[in-house]
Amino acid sequence: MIQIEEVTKRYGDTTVVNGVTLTVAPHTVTVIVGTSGSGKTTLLRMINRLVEPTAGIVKIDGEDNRSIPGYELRRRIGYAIQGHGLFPHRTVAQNIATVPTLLGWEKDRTEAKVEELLKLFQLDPADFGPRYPHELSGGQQQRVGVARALAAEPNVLLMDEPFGALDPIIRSKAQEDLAAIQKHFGTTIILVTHDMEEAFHLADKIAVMDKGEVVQYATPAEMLVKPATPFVETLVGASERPFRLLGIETVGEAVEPGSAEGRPVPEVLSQRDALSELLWSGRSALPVAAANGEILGRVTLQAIVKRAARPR
Ligand SMILES: Nc1ncnc2c1ncn2[C@@H]1O[C@H](COP(=O)(O)OP(=O)(O)OP(=O)(O)O)[C@@H](O)[C@H]1O
Repeated sequence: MIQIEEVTKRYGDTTVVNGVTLTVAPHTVTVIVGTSGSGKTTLLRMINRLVEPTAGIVKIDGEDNRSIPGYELRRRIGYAIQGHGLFPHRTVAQNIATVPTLLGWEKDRTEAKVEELLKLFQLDPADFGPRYPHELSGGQQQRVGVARALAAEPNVLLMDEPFGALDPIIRSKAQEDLAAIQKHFGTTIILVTHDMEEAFHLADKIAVMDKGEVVQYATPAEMLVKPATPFVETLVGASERPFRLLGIETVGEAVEPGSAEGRPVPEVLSQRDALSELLWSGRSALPVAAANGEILGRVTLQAIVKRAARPR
């Protein structure tokens, strides 16, 4: 668990983070969004003490982060940034091994971890391990950056615009990978982005920052239904609201008894994608299947339209 308590950061007379309090539950994804210069990066970097707060406390699993030694903070908290920050003169394997090496892990343990992570990120260890960062595509570099941040098996992963430099297709793949990896390791993730689509896709909770303050900290659904301020309402995009609402729910949650024509859709598909399929194929219902292929029922256009309406 991460507890940020009344944290403030000032540079001279300028307050860039102003009395922020928020608690991040273990094994969840929290996404920080907000305007440029609103203090997102500063808040993130106060968690792993790359920036020292002027006032307030950050606790990691109940412990004041100022009382945790530097090497221990590096082990417990991974950090991945836009542009990946890979060391250009070190191979991919050496890059991923950075923190384990600093921590004095046995060579065999480090090598096994590097191999496990490369495989997990779908990079063949024999092929990619010996390469240098400039011999990788942007998407591959990004994966190595996240693998490096995860190498010492941190409980917490801080990510600052990790997918900012990727094109939309690779970006959406990278988001899927991250969601899968978060499930695999149960890591608590705090991610900064300016992309609301990404925020709604990944977040268990979203923190909206404006002028150094957190103006709302809520689940995506709460934020859509009850934006705390006009600024939040603008940020979530009034015209996008029904689609975002459908985007965070699955077809499995809207399934009803009955049959429908055509190829079934998986129950994990978002209702938004189901709506798109219904409109595109001109059908009024789709069969819904479980992962094992069993038909669970159908999802209808009518049911989805109802779910897209403002909850009352
Ligand atoms: N070391 C520093 N010295 C002085 N001012 C700083 C320093 N670091 C950040 N700031 C200022 O603090 C404010 C918040 O910066 P921060 O990087 O946290 O914002 P952000 O919300 O992450 O912005 P962006 O979305 O543009 O990355 C900005 O006005 C920035 O200029």
